[in-house]
Amino acid sequence: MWAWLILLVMIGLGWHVAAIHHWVPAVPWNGAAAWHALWSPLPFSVPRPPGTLGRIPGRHSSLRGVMLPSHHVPIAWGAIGWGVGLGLGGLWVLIGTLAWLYHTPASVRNGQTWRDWMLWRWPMIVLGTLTHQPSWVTEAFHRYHRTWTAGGNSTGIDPTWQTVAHVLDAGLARSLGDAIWMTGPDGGPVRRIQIVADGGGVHPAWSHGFDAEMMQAWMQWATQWAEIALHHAGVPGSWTVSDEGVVHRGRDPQHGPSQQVVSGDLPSPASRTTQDGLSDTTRWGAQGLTWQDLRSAAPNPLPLLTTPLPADRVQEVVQVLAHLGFPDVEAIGGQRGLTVDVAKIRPPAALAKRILAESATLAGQLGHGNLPLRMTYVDGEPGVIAVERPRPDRQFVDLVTALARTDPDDRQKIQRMAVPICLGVTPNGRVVWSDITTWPHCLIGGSTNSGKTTVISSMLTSITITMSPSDLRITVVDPKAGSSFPWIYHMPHVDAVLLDPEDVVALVAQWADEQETRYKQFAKLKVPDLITARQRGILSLPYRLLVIDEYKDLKDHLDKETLKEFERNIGRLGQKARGAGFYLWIATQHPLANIISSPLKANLPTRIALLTSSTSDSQVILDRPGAETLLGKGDALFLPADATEPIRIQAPIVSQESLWTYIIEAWKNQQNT
Ligand SMILES: Nc1ncnc2c1ncn2[C@@H]1O[C@H](COP(=O)(O)OP(=O)(O)OP(=O)(O)O)[C@@H](O)[C@H]1O
Repeated sequence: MWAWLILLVMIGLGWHVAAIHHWVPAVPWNGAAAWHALWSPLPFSVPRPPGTLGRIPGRHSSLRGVMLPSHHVPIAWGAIGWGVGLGLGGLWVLIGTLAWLYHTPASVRNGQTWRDWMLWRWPMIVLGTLTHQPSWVTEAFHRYHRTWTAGGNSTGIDPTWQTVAHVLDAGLARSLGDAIWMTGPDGGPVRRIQIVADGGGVHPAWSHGFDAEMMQAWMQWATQWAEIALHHAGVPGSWTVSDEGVVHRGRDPQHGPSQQVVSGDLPSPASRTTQDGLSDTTRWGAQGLTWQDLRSAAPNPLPLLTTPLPADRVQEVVQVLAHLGFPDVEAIGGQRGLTVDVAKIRPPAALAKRILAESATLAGQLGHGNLPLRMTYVDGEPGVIAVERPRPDRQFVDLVTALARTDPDDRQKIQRMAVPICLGVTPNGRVVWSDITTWPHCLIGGSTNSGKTTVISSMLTSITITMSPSDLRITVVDPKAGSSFPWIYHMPHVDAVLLDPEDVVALVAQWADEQETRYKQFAKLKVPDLITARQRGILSLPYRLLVIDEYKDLKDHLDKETLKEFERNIGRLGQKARGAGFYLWIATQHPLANIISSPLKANLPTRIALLTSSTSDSQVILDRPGAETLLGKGDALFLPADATEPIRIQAPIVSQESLWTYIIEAWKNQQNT
């Protein structure tokens, strides 16, 4: 604020002195005169040396046709100078503020952001536009949206899609993020296209502090977004990522036509048809989408998520068990899942426990070498054990395929869920959904590279399809500053991406207080919780979800007292948060007792375990062994708060194709609604 006041005074002063200098040249001009000139518009007079400006008694002069006592002329010019200076300065501030209001969502406006915007980004945008310096404009937007301060205490990234959409008319600017400069698609006046995707284009100024791996991840991200956006903008051409991380695509007049033209190899949503003739038009998700829409977007033909397991594969298990000294084991049947082959057997009751303890020997005998084999009782089939053998030709599943393959019988249930989320596919091909309002908080753990980020990413993506941005707001804490959750940053549901641990602590404290306020509202409305209030249509407060990726990083940055306060506030949120609509997911690759303390764990009753490096890590996440036998890459055990046994799932991955053909379309629908 002070900086602006000083700037205003400087403008006023400059104008004023210039006016006097120009209009009263006959007056002796010296230091004293200049000093007087400074004060002359003020209604009082300061002592002036004789013979200087303003002391010409008894004479009149014309000021643009108006006769004034001569000594009033400089005063009048001074006043005009101040008026014009302040007026122009005020106009500049007004337009700048309007631009700031337009660019920055209400939830994140505060003084600091305004100052930052006004002091150098806004001038840079205006100057860059006037002087045709796109890089200045890009730079100003780019940095601004990486460093904005959300809610007074949260650092986040503003997608600013509206701005970009206006600038580019590219249609998909929302998902590209904050800073794009595209001077026209093919056929437009300019051939060069440069995109600096939010977090994707690694600006040289950001690069220090980045290790090579992180830099590479960001580069990939940039490339990915450029590809998606340009496809949707209908821009043919090839793309490259320059050393500075700026993505170029299209034809540059200086470099001639592009060598590679990749348009046409990208799928067009409109050209897809369903392959199985299913015409389920049940409304699904908050966007009014139907299952038919989903099926149209899914690969054609829609892959099967399970097939029957050949009988000899089950028989093989029975034979090896007999060889190991476990006779009379009955072969029940089996399924070939995405990740594992499941052979179902029923051993004599007396042998069951001993067989369960022999998984390593059985794995060796069945030729799985070091690959783990898991055995578990089958839910709902007393005495039956599932032997889950790793598939050498393991399959992965894309999110849209998983959504489209959801059992028709489950759809009614999903439609009744407050915040439905697709978690993955069981070995027998069932697509598992859950309502996060029942969790209410979740611990996600697994060793590095086990697929935590991918599972979080696909879970969040599935929510953004079923929930509208006004019903669910998401905040993500990502210490990797953007490389972990590529497109999540561009979802219409995401409020902020927090990088500073202090902001996370402040947010949780704020939630704990807001929870109490919400409960007071519920009491007034005579409803027990937000879910009921929303169902009755008497309250439209959004559900709020906070996702913390890598809890250890956060913990390491907090001092003892702050950490205590943080865990105390998580405790305050505890079970009560369920009714109030606040949900928390905490992920860690260090599932150690000293990282996930017992009180914290007690407040995170829903668990998702990915591959762990030891039984004790599995114990920390699930309170039982098992996660150490998983196969990595999204092979997970999901333990809902109220369940006794975990469910094995293969988490879906969000593929490029499903982004293009479905997910981004869903986001666009959300924008339109
Ligand atoms: N569900 C999945 N389907 C297919 N591939 C997956 C899946 N989950 C993870 N992967 C692959 O495994 C690799 C590691 O995944 P991811 O980055 O999600 O692991 P992570 O546990 O978050 O790792 P880190 O802790 O190091 O961040 C990636 O290359 C990813 O493509």
